[in-house]
Amino acid sequence: MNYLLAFTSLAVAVTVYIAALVLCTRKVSFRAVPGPPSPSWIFGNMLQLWISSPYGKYEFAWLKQYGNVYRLKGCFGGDCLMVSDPRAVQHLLNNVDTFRKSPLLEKAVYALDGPRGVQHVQGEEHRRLRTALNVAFTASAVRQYQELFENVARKISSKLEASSESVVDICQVIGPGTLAAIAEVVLDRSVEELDEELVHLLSIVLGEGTRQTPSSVIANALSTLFPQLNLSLLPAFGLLRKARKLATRLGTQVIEEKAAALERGMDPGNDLYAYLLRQNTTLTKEDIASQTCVLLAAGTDTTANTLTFGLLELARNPELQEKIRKEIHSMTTSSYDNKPLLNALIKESLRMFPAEALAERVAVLDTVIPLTESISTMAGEHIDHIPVRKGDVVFIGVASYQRDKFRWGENPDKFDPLRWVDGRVKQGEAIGPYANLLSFLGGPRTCLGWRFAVMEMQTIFSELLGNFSFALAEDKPDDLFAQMGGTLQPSDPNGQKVVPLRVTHLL
Ligand code: HEM
Repeated sequence: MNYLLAFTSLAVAVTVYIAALVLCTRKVSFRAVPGPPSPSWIFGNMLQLWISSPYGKYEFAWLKQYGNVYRLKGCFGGDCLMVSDPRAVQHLLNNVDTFRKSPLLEKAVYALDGPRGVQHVQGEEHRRLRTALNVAFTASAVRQYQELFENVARKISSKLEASSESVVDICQVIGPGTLAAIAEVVLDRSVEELDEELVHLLSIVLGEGTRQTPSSVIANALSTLFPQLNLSLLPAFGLLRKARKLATRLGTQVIEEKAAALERGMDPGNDLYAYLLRQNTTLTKEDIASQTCVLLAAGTDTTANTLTFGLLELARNPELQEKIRKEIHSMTTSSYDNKPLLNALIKESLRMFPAEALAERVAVLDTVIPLTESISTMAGEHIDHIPVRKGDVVFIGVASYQRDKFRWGENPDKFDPLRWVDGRVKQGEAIGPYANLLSFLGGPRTCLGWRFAVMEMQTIFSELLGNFSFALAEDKPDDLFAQMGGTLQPSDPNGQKVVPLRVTHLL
């Protein structure tokens, strides 16, 4: 009993201490912008935002009620801003030195990428590294990997052949498939050659380890309020550092082998690391090896989830599936870019299910965010710029932006790839690199691998839809939805990432 009393007193004392610190550092800049009521002082609207099932249950309703700029309550009564207004989004994405990731996320990125990882480095160093790495991610470079992608796609296909006519959890096929794509196309290694511990760590890091929970929401809020808190001592950070160490060791081996082959006048291979070495960029061998972990982590689940959502939606719509299959069967050239329906499927999967559905940013100085159209404050004042203070949190609503009916056409909440071919989509000014979507974000930190991902999806969708049909499992209810894990992922009502589909091999 005494223990209970002591514990309760301690909990109250900690809460009062946090409240006092928060009140002393409270910012007022977003208070005038209308937004939803907060259900809780501790969590504000943050659980509704991050952990709703399905993802967006509250966010998309707020979008309809308040428009594309509104205020939310953060943890401990703070105010945050949510934007999907195009001009505001563009401003946030272009000013990467002013709007940074949350301190907790930056620490996690550092643990996973290390001091030389492209996702960690900032300012001039980032610009230098990006420019040099980009050489291996241009349209012409990515075209050179097409055969490697097709080999990976065929391997996924032969794995599925063994399970034809049965119900398969498609996540168990596509996830390893996209890991194999990075291993083979970037590193010239088969997935079997990867260190088992590294594969295991990556699955934790990309799965359970990065799942949003009430504790992770609180940890994130505390790290933003008190950046000096050293949360990198948490056990999860140890896993990230271990994964990086193993990945960098693998990357170093690969680079050394390829550099030695080049020196002996031998062919180092057609993979991405060999391409980088041959191009003689300003990158050192250590620079390249240091990107191994970020490429494995950033390129695996993102692509796998997009592909899986696409297949699930086609299982729900057999007629559309057949239309796309016909187009794939009629393919006469080797270029996937000439397939409007296949590419519409990719764009629609990215639009409806953006891996990073929500991007959180923290202002590092007092500044203003310009808006496309003015909004009314609660006092009835019209403003077309929103002042933000150092430390303010701003969310870029990627998923919300991609459900704006003025841009994407009627019924933006419906998965409908045909919108991309019948003129319903209005492109507007360019923010994102691909079809103006924000799924790869935009600005100087746009996804480095977006062309790589698009070609990977083109080859895998073509191979799978060309050879198999996918249907919902007859004896299971169609109750799967999108939920925020490390990235947006399919989930069953028990929170499990499973997508059981009946797969039939077409002869
Ligand atoms: C459908 C697939 C993919 C999606 C939706 C996606 C999305 C994203 C997003 C949203 C970011 C920005 C993260 C942030 O700054 O908040 C990002 C960054 C990045 N992505 Fe991707 N990605 C995909 C596939 C890939 C692939 C296949 C690779 C590599 C082969 C890759 C490599 C990277 C790298 C290196 C960065 C960091 C760039 C930087 O900070 O300069 N991504 N990606």
